[in-house]
Amino acid sequence: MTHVIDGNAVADEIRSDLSESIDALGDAGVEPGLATVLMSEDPASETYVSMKQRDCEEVGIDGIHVEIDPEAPAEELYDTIDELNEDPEVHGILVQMPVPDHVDEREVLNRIDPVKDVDGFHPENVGKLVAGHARYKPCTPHGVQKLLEAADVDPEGKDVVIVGRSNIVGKPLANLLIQKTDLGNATVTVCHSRTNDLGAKTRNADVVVAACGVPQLVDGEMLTEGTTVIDVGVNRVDADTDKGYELVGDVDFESAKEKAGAITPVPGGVGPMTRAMLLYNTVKAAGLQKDVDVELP
Ligand SMILES: Nc1nc2c(c(=O)[nH]1)N[C@@H](CN(C=O)c1ccc(C(=O)N[C@@H](CCC(=O)O)C(=O)O)cc1)CN2
Repeated sequence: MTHVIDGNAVADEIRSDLSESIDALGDAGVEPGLATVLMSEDPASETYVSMKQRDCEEVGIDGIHVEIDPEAPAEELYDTIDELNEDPEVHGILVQMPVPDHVDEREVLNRIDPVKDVDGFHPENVGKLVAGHARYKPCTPHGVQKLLEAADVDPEGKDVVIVGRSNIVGKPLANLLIQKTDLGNATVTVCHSRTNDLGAKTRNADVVVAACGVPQLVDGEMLTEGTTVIDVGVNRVDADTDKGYELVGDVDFESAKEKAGAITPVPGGVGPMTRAMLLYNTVKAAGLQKDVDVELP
């Protein structure tokens, strides 16, 4: 029987453990604060940010939300980041991606104080991660590691194929999985749109992580019996539903489930874990900035 990995349940457990860390911070007089910044009218981005704010409320993190008109000059976003960097009540800053075309994404990432960069996207944090001593693991890759752990899939010695080479998921996940640490020690192949014969690569994998943003690209024909399949994609495709769309992953769930040993669904797989690990990084950030030792799940 294929194990359908319940990301909502794993995320719930992490949130519940984090509540204890937040209580411990409270005993030391610290209330963790997370600022989310949205400069977009993209409905998916709006949904993610409001879910992140709701998560903060649920666990006792002080959530601050800033919205910037997507037509406003880029300087408005840069100035907002400068102000949040200076605010002692804000321990974590997240600028929801993507930002509008007229905004320089690299300037945004470089501008966030690296100690408040709970996405782990600042070059200083990327460097630390690649060197093997991450300050903040990026939320989605960290969430993928936690899902593997929850499914009892130890990456050590396994062949992992990651489909997608983004800065947010593919590249940091590959780096985490090759490290000489728990939930690492894997042999990783990173595939992308120019990879020849993708199916030949995925059929050789023990673990396939689909993170390419192409709806249902990976199907059962591309998998070997027993493979662990982690689907990072959350794509809105037109459908005859109340909302006018349905969510599908980068994996064709029905055919992949026939072959997989374990598989994450969409929704309810990696997405909730991305949000849970953001809370984790915010708690870690508050501890680091206020010099309080916090136990993390
Ligand atoms: N600054 C950042 N921007 C973005 C990141 C990021 O890590 N940092 N990642 C992606 C997507 N993302 C985060 O914002 C994200 C994706 C999905 C979910 C989620 O909870 N999905 C739910 C379904 C939600 C729905 O109903 O639409 C699920 O899969 O069950 C949360 C966050 C983009 N930008």
